[in-house]
Amino acid sequence: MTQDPAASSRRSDAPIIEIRGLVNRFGDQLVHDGLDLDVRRGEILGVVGGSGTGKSVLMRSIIGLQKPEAGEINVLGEPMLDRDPDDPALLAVRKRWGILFQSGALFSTLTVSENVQVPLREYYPEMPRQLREEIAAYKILMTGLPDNAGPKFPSELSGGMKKRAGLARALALDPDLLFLDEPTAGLDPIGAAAFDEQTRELQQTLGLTIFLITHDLDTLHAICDRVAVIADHKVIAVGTIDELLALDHPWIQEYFNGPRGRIAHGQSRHPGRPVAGAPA
Ligand SMILES: Nc1ncnc2c1ncn2[C@@H]1O[C@H](COP(=O)(O)OP(=O)(O)OP(=O)(O)O)[C@@H](O)[C@H]1O
Repeated sequence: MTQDPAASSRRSDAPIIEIRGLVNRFGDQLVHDGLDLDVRRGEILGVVGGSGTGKSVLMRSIIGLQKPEAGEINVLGEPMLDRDPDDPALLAVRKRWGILFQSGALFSTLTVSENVQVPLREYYPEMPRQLREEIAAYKILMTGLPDNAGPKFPSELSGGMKKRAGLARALALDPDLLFLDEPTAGLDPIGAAAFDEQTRELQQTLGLTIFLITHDLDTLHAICDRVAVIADHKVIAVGTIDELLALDHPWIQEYFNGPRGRIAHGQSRHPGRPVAGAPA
């Protein structure tokens, strides 16, 4: 019996992101060559790989900022490639995700509150200003920023506060799915641990699925349910850190079992809380 692939991807247990056979190339440089990946609903999936292995290009392909040479990407059951960008079905999917870019990507001429309102203005232009401001104030508080942060400009914020402001903007539309590109890069260890904590708390209270690119071993141990490893132009393994540690791949062993990996494994930044994804 033949099955309707669209119907199967709409099942509630279907992956929220499905990627098959992804190929990305810049001139002669092959970045992805037949990359497959599933992101499960409700998980925090960490994406790791050496510098330049194509983590950001992968994220950009999923969110439509990079046109792959070949492959299929489904998000929330909707095929994302080779579509009319103004297709209402695509627009509906875009409304259900939020993105925190590596740099925070805040507009420097807008206040924090105005930055958070950008997606609301874009997708709900008819929304009354007062409601927009109230939603922005709520999102700002949700991310742990003080309530006087709204009128501040990005230049008046610390690195950690900028990340939180970017997170507040990513949450503006009440997304199901969050993309975080190196959220703790540039933060001191205490700030990074606090950001991880906030991310986990938001994920649990809001039921988010999170696609998280990181080099931060502590973040992987503290909050990721599974980790996908990119090497050799593909996702070479996906699993809990313990499952990855059981694999014999040299990069995986060096990364997770090297001196820094062993320290992160032995002492999570979050003592007292079980390592996500590890057996109880
Ligand atoms: N627009 C582009 N034009 C040409 N080459 C690009 C472009 N975007 C990315 N690349 C190249 O693709 C490769 C993968 O880049 P990407 O930014 O995805 O790496 P990454 O795994 O995220 O690296 P890092 O961990 O250092 O952030 C790199 O060699 C990069 O130079």
